[in-house]
Amino acid sequence: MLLTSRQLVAAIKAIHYAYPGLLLCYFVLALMVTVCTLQTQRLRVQDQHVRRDVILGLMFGVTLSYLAELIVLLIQVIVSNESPPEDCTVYLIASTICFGAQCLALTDSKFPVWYPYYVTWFLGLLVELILLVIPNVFAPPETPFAFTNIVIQSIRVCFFAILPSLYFALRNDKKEYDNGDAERQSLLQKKLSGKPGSEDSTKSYGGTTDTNNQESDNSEASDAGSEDSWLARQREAEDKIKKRLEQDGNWFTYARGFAIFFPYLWPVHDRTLQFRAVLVGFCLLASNAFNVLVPTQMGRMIDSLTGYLLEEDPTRKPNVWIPVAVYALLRFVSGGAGIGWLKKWLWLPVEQYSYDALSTASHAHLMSLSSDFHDNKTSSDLTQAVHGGRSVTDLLETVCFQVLPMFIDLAVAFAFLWTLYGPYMGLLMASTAVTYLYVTTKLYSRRAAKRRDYITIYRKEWTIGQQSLDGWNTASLFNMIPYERHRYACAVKEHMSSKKDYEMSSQAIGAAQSLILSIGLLGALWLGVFQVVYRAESIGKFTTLLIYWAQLQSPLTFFASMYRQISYSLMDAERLLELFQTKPTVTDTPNAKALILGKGLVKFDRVSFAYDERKPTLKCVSFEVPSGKTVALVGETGGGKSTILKLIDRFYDVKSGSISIDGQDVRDVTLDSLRGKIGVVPQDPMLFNDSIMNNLRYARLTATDKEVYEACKATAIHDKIMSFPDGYNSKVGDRGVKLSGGEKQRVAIARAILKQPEIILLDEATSAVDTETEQLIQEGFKTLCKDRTTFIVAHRLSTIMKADHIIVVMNGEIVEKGTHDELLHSGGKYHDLWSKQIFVKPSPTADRSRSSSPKKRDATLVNDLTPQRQTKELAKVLKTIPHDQQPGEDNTGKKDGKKAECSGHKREVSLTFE
Ligand SMILES: Nc1ncnc2c1ncn2[C@@H]1O[C@H](COP(=O)(O)OP(=O)(O)OP(=O)(O)O)[C@@H](O)[C@H]1O
Repeated sequence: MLLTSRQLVAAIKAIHYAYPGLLLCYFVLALMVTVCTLQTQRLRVQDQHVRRDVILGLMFGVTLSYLAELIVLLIQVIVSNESPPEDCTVYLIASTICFGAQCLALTDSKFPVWYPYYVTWFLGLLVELILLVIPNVFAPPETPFAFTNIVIQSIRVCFFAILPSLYFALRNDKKEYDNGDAERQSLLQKKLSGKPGSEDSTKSYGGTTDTNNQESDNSEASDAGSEDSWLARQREAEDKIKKRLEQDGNWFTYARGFAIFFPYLWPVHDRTLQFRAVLVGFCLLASNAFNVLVPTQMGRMIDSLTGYLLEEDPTRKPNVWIPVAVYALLRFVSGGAGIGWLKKWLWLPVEQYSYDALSTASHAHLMSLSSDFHDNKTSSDLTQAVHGGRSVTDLLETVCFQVLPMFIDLAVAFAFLWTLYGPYMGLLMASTAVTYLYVTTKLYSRRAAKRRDYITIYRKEWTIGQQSLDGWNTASLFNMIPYERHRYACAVKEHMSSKKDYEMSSQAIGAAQSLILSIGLLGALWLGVFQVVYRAESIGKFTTLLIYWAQLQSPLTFFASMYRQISYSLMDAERLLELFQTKPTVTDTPNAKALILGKGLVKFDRVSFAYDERKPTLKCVSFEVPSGKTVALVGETGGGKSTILKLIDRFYDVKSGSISIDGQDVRDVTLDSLRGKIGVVPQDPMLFNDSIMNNLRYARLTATDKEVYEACKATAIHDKIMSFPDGYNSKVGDRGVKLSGGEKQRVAIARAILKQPEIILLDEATSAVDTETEQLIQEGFKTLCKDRTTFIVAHRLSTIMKADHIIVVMNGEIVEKGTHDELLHSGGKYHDLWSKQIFVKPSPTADRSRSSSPKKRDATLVNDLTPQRQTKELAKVLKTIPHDQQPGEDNTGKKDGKKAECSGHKREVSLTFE
């Protein structure tokens, strides 16, 4: 005989203790690996015909068999009045938990990865065969209980044998992947789950209540169009995470993508901060230790008190003060004034380092990105991306200070309870924690749709309320106040109803969590009382249990909020990552030199450019502007005039051809030197929400007050500013809203004058000022533009005429160039535009329409000539026109009498040419 019966019993005992634990550990680890490496996607091909339902049934049978054996054991204990063998009970309870967990995991995954399961089946088959055969051979069964156990064990062995055979029989590597697979469809609902048919509040402005005609496609499109911006951003971030996850193939590589943040999160160059971070790690471990020490000391204190009361001999009475003092000390050290404070004190500089490093880096990066990036982002997107830094540090803190300590606490609790109160208590605690975490995760994911609905509807109510208040004027004009009231009332009702649903589901989750914790506590109390009453354990030990158990609830309840917190932080981190990975398209070349400006000769050589590859904006544009001359760009709206200016300033790089200044390609000089020499007045200038003085000084921070005043006088705004109550200290409001369009433009021109640039780009710089003011500004321009190469995009005849050269831009091409007189005589497009302007009767509304924003004006040329000048110009034009097409006769030969009318007017003409 190889084994003695004692050795055999010891071996069986070891199997009883080790088997379920090992099985569970393997299963959990393997499952984690499959989830993290996204194997579900890849292995599904070969597993698509495996009958998950049948396998689930068999595994459920296995779980029931352990439970049945446990029940039989309990009956046996009750009948025989003997205490149950501990190893056997542990084996049965732990196995039930282990296979129960597998059943739950299988129920949850529609397309599981099977190897975590079938390895446990093989192991189960082996161990169960050993447990069935060897003990029964050495000690043949005698009692009915033993026979029942053999039957149950045999059934279980059969299940274990069928499970892998079934799986491998159904598995087929040759089958093709089914593309119609439901799981390949988008995880995110296409449609926002707004309540169909919910009253008027869901309608957009101008919508009708008639839903019969609406095609489902249309409604989907409109739903997508009206998707709340916040939810849309969430969805985009989720999509990005999903996409990157699929590209990377697993969570580990995905997480490695965030390595870019490492130098910002970890103080790589600061040893003191690193040391502090390491000490924080020790503090966390100490906190975990205190979580055990404090309740244990409480138990000792109670025991010393009970000992003191029970001990009759005064000389042998225990000292009750020492345990109390130790307890008080432990409470102090473990509390907010002890380790909590120390942890915060140590961590704060590290935290500030990361916030500082991430925020400044993301802001600097954003500022370094080019126009193409900034054109496509809203300001809220940008601000959010910068503040993503906060989320990344939050994410790190959540993981390091909450998630990891929580798992350490749970592991310590399991070991602590097992050693102090026996395996049942450890298993009870583990099953309570696992059930709690599982149920919470499930219920939260089920509630996610309700939450999304609730947020959508809540924000819809807010938007409707806001829009109706903003649009009060329009609503009053159209007598729609009752309609708006009704619309808002419906939105509030809808909000309340969805809030009720959402809150009830939150309550249900809270109730389920509290039920699980209460049941766990009940079990712990029962076991504790049992030990005190039947095993003569001390009251102190029972107290320790009570306190420790209560303490365990807080990491568990924290878990509920952790998931959402982490997923939000992850989304922000994803946005920040995207930002960091975006590279500027316009940068200095490695050999870039500073621009050396001579006289400022600007040359466009076959320049082509497109904002969008599909639609060319400039096509082979070539021209040369001699040094110190002024060139006016005219032409139809959207023709590409402003784009030409943006290319000179290198807001974008040309797609082909080149732009040079004094023979130096703008791409070969440093951006800094280029932009330092160019002064721009854009179409719609932006002012900072600061004083006028600070806005003006933005061009040259060292400018004196006198220089600022001179610049403002040159643009005829000085007196106006002085008439404001706070003069130059008046705040201009957000983006300069407190100034009129004309005032804003004049401040912007003064700002450009103050910069004293060598090359000047004026993009409709005076479009929003009246004719008289424009005349005054022109005087200012004389000083600004004298001997400087100047580009002017303008619509006013007077401005264009003063230019040395005129370039006519149509549909991204230069159709004509030359001086005013040359172009008039050539009889081309410029002549056409010009003659139409001169002959047309002024529109009485021209003045009014022009005085608003430059964007609202839709004229190619604006006639602002004085009557005398106009008569002179008219004479010039008439010379170039054949007699039969002269004004007084239109093209069809009819007399229209415009000639007589046009010479006498002084007002401007607003007209769009076909
Ligand atoms: N940032 C941008 N992204 C994409 N397309 C743009 C961008 N800016 C301008 N465009 C497009 O490029 C074309 C030329 O625009 P540009 O502003 O140069 O015209 P413009 O001649 O200055 O017109 P206007 O006289 O109305 O200011 C237009 O069709 C416009 O829609």
